[in-house]
Amino acid sequence: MDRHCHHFGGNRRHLRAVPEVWEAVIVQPTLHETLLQQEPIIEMTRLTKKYGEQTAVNQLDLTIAKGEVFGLLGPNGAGKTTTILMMLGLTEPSGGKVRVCGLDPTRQPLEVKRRVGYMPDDVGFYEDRTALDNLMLTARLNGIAPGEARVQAMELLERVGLQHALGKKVGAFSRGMRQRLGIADVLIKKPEVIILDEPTLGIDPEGVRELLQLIEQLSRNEGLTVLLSSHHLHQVQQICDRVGLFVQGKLIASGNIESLAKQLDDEGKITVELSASPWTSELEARLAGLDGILSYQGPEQPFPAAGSAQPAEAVLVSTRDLTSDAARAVLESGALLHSIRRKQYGLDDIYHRYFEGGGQLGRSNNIQ
Ligand SMILES: Nc1ncnc2c1ncn2[C@@H]1O[C@H](COP(=O)(O)OP(=O)(O)OP(=O)(O)O)[C@@H](O)[C@H]1O
Repeated sequence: MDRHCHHFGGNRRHLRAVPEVWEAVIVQPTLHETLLQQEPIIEMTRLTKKYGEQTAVNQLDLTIAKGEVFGLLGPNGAGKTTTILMMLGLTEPSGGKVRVCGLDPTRQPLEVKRRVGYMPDDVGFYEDRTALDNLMLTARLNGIAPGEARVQAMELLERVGLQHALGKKVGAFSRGMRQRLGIADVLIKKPEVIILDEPTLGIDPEGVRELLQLIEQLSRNEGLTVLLSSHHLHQVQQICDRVGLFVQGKLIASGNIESLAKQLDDEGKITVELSASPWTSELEARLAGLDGILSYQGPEQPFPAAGSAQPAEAVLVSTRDLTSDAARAVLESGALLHSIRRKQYGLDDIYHRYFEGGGQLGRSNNIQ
């Protein structure tokens, strides 16, 4: 394998005849794509943690790539924090293996600590000291010389948008400001991985948006690997490359939103929603009679009067995508098509399906 295969992964297939020197120019992927094709940075194999009789983390297999933003999602007590603690070497696994940056956190906890920044859900600061003082203190604790510590602290405060508050006592900070300072605090030792436990907890929507943007930028621009645990589906959906769904110590599914949604589709049912006018018996008959239709739900009769601009709506379910057939049926019946779309599953649907549906999917049949 030549050295380009490593970086360009699948793209290389199409480029066999291209001189090496041009490859980088032609298929230059975004930094982020490149990073995601690189080596794994966190690897867990059958990782298990028991507290007495209780299994907090149960045979977890999960690999996270360098530069990835990964969301650990799950209800209270699912095992997210225990998993994080094992990655940091703060609690010892009962079984299985975990490697972080190629290191064993149980045996090399200090090495791991140097390379991984951890922000717990409630970061502790010296409340009566300024933001700058707090950061400089962390820098000093990480062996950075005083002059350099000041420069780095100032730079980081600017990067997290707190330059205006550097002289303010942390006790007077809002929750959002504290979280930003928390991120600066983990970045000061220039980690390869940052782990954030519920970073957006208790922050107002605008603050959440800004904080997520900051986290995303860190990953996209600097290749930082980010692991964040959250209950907030919509937030996770915005910035994570992949999410892992935890239930009762087990990872019941992982992937990007599209692939999780596809697993829902793969259950064999695709829903198409449409609206059209005027609604007629002929249109209804055409839609309800489409090849492969499993269920048809249309407007109540009597339909809006012919000539009425008021559109009526229908929902079609099938094992195949009926979007184009349904569109044709509407037009052939002489009606106007107002809208048509294949229903896209969001993280909410996925979450409810996996967590509240009690394991309807094949992969989740191991929930106890
Ligand atoms: N030190 C401990 N001793 C005994 N049991 C524990 C300990 N820490 C965690 N547990 C149990 O292990 C399970 C997993 O807990 P964990 O804190 O990892 O879940 P979580 O997904 O992080 O939940 P949350 O979102 O509430 O933080 C829970 O049932 C919890 O009660």
